Amino acid sequence: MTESILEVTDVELSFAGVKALGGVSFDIRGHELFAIIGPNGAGKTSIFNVLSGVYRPQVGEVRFAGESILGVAPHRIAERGLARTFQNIELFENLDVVDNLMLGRHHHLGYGWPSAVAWLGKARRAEVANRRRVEEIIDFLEIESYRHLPVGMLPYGVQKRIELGRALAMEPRLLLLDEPVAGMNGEETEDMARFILDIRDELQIPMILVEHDMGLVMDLADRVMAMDFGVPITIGSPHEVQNHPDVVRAYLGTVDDAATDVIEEVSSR
Ligand SMILES: Nc1ncnc2c1ncn2[C@@H]1O[C@H](COP(=O)(O)OP(=O)(O)OP(=O)(O)O)[C@@H](O)[C@H]1O
Repeated sequence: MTESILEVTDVELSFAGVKALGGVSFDIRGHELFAIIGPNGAGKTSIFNVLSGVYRPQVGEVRFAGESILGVAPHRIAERGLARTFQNIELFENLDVVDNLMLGRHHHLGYGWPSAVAWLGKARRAEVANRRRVEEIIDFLEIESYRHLPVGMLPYGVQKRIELGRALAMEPRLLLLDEPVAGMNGEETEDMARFILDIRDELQIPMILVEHDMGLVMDLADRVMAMDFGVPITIGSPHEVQNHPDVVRAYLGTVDDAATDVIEEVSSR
């Protein structure tokens, strides 16, 4: 059996006595799409911050590609192949699409992140292979028509796609998607869903998805981990999780009416 790209074991994380994560364990199998759901404050973002090295848990272990990443700096974890997209778009608004994607190649260029910006001109001319990879991603995400436009000018849904492209440009071994369809209209959401499936099935990159759009999670995910108060309630197939009584209770027990409505709707399908 091949080893898991990611193994999280008994992770606990507290902030000044407030427990954000209270014993989280899961692993990522093959190139699965693994979703993390839970009401507001359940600990989803804290898990992403632990995985990407922003927070160091007080207890537990996180192994990525067979090695512990506890205490490893975020940019080093990224270099090892863990890429992340953010809830709020974090792109260079004044640079065009091609340059933003080239910046995703920075560690392949051998420069640090700030110097990558300074060296962009040189990198663009000198690094044919990097350029070719960026062009492949532009094709894959169907953003050819925007390639030379500053990303700040582009519609929100396209910017989210470019942020995804920048993460892909890093050639990740694991991709973390933080609310990839938040704020999108129906058409943009459908496009994004299609690209996420293509990343799994064609590029075979495993992903962890944090998303409040329960319909999307249940349609796309291979496995789902439902969290509440920093603790996993259950891990299983979308069908198992949405019918789990404690999951329904976790949502019904909050004031998060939107999520409640959605999970009820999905459960009754
Ligand atoms: N930097 C921090 N300092 C103090 N408390 C924090 C910090 N980060 C997270 N927490 C706390 O940890 C708990 C989990 O928060 P987290 O943001 O991980 O939840 P979440 O599931 O991502 O919520 P949401 O769906 O609202 O984004 C919350 O009680 C939160 O207040």
